[in-house]
Amino acid sequence: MPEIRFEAAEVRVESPDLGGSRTILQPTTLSLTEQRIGIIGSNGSGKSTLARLVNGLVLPSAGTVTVDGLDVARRGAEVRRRVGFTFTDPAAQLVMPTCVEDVELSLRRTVKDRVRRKQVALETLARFGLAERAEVSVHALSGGQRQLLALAGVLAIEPEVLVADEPTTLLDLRNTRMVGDLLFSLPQQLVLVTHDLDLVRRCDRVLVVEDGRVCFDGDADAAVKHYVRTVSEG
Ligand SMILES: Nc1ncnc2c1ncn2[C@@H]1O[C@H](COP(=O)(O)OP(=O)(O)OP(=O)(O)O)[C@@H](O)[C@H]1O
Repeated sequence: MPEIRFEAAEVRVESPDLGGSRTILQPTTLSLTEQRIGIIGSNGSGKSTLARLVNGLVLPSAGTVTVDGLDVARRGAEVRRRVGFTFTDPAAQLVMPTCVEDVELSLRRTVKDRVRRKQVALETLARFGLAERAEVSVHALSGGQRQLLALAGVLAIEPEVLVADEPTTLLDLRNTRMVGDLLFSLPQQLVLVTHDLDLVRRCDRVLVVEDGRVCFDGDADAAVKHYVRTVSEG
């Protein structure tokens, strides 16, 4: 698996209330090489910030983040070709009128020939059980199908790493299972931000984030216990 490396990576944002800046991720040093990495923690603790650093959607204010040695701040375009990102709300990334056009849009840089591009897009949709929806409007899809389409768009370009930020939060039980099974059947490295403690138990390594820092880093069962205990103790 690629190595995702945080070296004293810190994120500060401007805070007019404080008349200065506020640290939303304390200096963090990590080397992530496992296939499936989970991130859990309370609302506003810094999970998305940590995940967004991996593909340069957020840049460190100090320190560095690298993916297989590529610095996200200096070589963002190369990093983003290797690291796909899906948002909680698929509407944030579905922009084309039909499903097949949406996947074709993702492929515009990697497959230059238009006929071939459509063929690859259709093959990708078929892999995600959406073949019959190819020419359907994105708005006519169910929540689960939209989440699958967003994943299809990102995975079509075959990234080495998928960062999925709460991919099942908006889904019902059946779709949560379907998307969960898909994520855990991928050959790629997965960085999964989630509030679903059953899903995160399937990860090889889990980070618990609280108040802008990684307060636990270890195996999934121990991480869930740690998180539940912290919440219970208030
Ligand atoms: N660009 C920004 N400017 C100001 N504050 C920000 C910015 N991005 C994040 N924050 C703040 O940083 C903190 C951490 O945000 P983050 O989105 O990483 O949390 P999270 O753990 O993913 O939360 P949730 O579970 O609610 O999605 C929050 O208090 C948030 O309001």
